[in-house]
Amino acid sequence: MDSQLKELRNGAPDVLELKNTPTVGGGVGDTFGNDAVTEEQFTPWSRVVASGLELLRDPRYNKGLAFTEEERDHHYLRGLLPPAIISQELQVERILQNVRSYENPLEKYIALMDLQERNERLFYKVLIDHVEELLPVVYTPVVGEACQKYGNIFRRPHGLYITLKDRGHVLDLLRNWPEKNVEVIVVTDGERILGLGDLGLNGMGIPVGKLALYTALGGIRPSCTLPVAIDVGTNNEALLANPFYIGLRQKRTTGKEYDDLLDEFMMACKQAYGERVLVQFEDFANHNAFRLLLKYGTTHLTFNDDIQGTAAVALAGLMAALPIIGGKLADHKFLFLGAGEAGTGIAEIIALEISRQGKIPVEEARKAIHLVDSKGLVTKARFESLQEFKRPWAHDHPPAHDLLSAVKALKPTVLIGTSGKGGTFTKEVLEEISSYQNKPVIMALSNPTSQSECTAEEAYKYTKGKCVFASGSPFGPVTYEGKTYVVGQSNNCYIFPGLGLGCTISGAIRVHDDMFLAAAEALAKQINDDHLAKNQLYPSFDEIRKISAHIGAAVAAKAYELGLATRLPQPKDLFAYAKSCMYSPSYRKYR
Ligand SMILES: NC(=O)C1=CN([C@@H]2O[C@H](COP(=O)(O)OP(=O)(O)OC[C@H]3O[C@@H](n4cnc5c(N)ncnc54)[C@H](OP(=O)(O)O)[C@@H]3O)[C@@H](O)[C@H]2O)C=CC1
Ligand SMILES: CC(=O)C(=O)O
Ligand SMILES: [Mg+2]
Repeated sequence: MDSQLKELRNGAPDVLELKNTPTVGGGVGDTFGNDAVTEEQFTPWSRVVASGLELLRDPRYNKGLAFTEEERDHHYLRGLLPPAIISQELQVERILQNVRSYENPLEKYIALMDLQERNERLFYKVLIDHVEELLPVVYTPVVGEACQKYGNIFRRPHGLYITLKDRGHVLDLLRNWPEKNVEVIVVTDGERILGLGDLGLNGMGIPVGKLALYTALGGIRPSCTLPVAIDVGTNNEALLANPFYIGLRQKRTTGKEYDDLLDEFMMACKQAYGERVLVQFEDFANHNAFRLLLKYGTTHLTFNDDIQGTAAVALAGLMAALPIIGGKLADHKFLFLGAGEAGTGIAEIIALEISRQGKIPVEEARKAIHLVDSKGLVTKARFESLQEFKRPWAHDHPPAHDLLSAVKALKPTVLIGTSGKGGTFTKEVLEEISSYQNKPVIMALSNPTSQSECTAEEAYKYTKGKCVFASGSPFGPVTYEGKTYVVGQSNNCYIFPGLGLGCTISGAIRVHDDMFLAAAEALAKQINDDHLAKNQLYPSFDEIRKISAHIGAAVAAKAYELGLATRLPQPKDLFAYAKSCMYSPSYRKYR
């Protein structure tokens, strides 16, 4: 692979030549391997960006008080800054002090979003260096509250807004986006934001948050990311009545009008950014999510994070749990509360893995997996009325009208919550499962924290310390009868940044199910005896960039193996290569 391209990708070289002419910059040097840009155009290492006040106002290049004396001279900054020179490290400390001083989590979120708008490298340095502390602010749970109040806290637009009114002009909208070398898009239509329901255009907070993680956790350059919210209306009456709501004031459109807009968008993505732009579908309602995945999975580089990313992260946790709970996956019985995107997505990857390991048909493997939805246990008797994606799980079994009766009847060893309904793993359910199972796995995956099926403390308390617990939103450690357990966060954010990295470094043209299996295996391998001693099924986020590089390497290797990679030749050491391609947020020196 070309080292100059690699350097461009991770933001090197350290010395960047800024022209003194106060023009706002084209992004020639910001791409990586884009066919439209020749190598010659990359050299010499110079970019044309603003100087003076415009430089300070450009979040991509602004360094605040970190500009050196020389830079202040050369770039017309004299008088525009106070005399103190503060290093990036000290700036990080200052930001942290400020963020920590806010008691209200939403204020912390606003402060970080403001920073992203003001000084992008500082934002990413703060986030990367303090990921464990700040992830809950830019991501679940606080991003959930931010979405609920998005209009009320609105300051500046983030991302690209595409509405029903833009039909026929979607490509023009993409062309209005200032970056031309987009590699990863996260798109939502806002209909199922976390477990908070239809939040309409307020859902933009999710693509913005997810893409911040693509950069911070997965090393994708910020300029190569594009958050998109598609506005087809909302059925959320409270939002429609809210004067500060930012979206169209109409009920959701469905049918042909909806499909045409989505079609136009998907086509425009390819036209604007080429075959290799990765489009991640996020927080669509399940009546659209599955069919859109089916429709575009074979024509675009795309995946559904809630179905597939979640599946991979849950499988990784289960693989990691086996040394504690004993046996192979095939020796366990799985029960889900929630038979939607996350539930059936996880169920299917478990079945695929059991089928692969045991060399048995996937239909056979599915028999150990049962799901409960809002109407009770999914059974054969309900087959005709079931949505397509639930049908593979309609087993021949007597009805069970609620979770407790299903647990009593089926005696699962693994209980997974993907219902979006908080408090549904009740004391009775948890006591029941621990009455016959010595080490039950309890995964309460619904987000945000308010929707978690139970808290970590409840899980350990009601199972009398027997369970192995993981959750979708973060919980602190729990001490039960003198033993402290660390709660792993079973969240797709362990997977998608590395998956994106793997796709971009290999130039993948399709996302294949086997890439998720590879990602899950790579993640599970990060768990060691120290983690297991604390029931910790997922590694600490402090190690996430290294983990993302491992996942990226595994995904890229799979892409090469399947003939889906287009960046040739394949690098010899994919892990080293993935690491070397990751964006670094350190300031560069300006000549
Ligand atoms: N940890 C992670 O990484 C992820 C977590 N999630 C979380 O999972 C949750 C669900 O998401 P998703 O699967 O996409 O949503 P869906 O809407 O696709 O599925 C929700 C499922 O839960 C069922 N359900 C709802 N209420 C109840 C209830 N009271 N009792 C039993 N079942 C119920 C629904 O039943 P019915 O079909 O009958 O309506 C449906 O089957 C959300 O909170 C989301 O935040 C999602 C993705 C990733
Ligand atoms: C994590 C995630 O994608 C969700 O809760 O929807
Ligand atoms: Mg989601």
